[in-house]
Amino acid sequence: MIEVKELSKKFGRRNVLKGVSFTANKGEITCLIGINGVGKTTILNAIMALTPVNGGEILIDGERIHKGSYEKIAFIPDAITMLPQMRIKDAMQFMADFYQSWNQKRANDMLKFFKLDLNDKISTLSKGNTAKVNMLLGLAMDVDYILMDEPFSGIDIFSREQIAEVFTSHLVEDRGVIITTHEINDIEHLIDKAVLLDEGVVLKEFNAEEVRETEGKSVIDVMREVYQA
Ligand SMILES: Nc1ncnc2c1ncn2[C@@H]1O[C@H](COP(=O)(O)OP(=O)(O)OP(=O)(O)O)[C@@H](O)[C@H]1O
Repeated sequence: MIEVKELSKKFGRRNVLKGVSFTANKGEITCLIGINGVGKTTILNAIMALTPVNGGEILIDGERIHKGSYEKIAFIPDAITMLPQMRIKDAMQFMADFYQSWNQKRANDMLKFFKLDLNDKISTLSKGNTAKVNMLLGLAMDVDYILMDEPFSGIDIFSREQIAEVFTSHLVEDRGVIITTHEINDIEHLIDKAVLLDEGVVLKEFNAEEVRETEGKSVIDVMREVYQA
């Protein structure tokens, strides 16, 4: 489990995170939801220790996060970090050379799943295919937790559907996934837990399945109630 406890972060004098707490379980998809600028990326960056925080703590499987914890987590940023002149196979080779947790078989499965060509250059890919390569590079790692920043942002409906399908496949099974998004239509039905954020605080954290079953409400219904209250 990833436990985020009372996380606070300031940029200059601005309090971007004001005591954010939530948990994300293994084998579940947890979605951090909130409008642009609410602090979603900052939370992922804090978990990855890419930004210093002003307070709070993060536990992974009960342990305070430390250098070794990062063997358990892969981070998929909202834009691909590979050089545009690389071919897909070069990017995969780079990951294989750099990360012990790289799993070539899983990468090959994803190539097939997304119908990508190893020889294509990243600079020539459509936005949708670039997003798919970005996702492949993270999901191919043998890690317990995957953080994804806005995986659906700015890509066409068909690519979004294909990417959403990944979440119901064996490629994410048994792993803990944290996704950030400001619009959840594509993955509403896939989410196990939703964390609704606003102005640096968690307004509500809930189990989506439970709310569907006990209250007959979708995540979007709850969002309407919470954000329009
Ligand atoms: N390095 C930085 N220096 C100053 N302010 C920053 C920095 N990074 C982020 N911010 C500010 O912190 C706030 C939260 O940013 P963050 O990127 O976490 O939001 P977000 O919810 O992920 O938004 P988006 O959906 O647009 O990605 C924003 O107002 C942003 O301008």
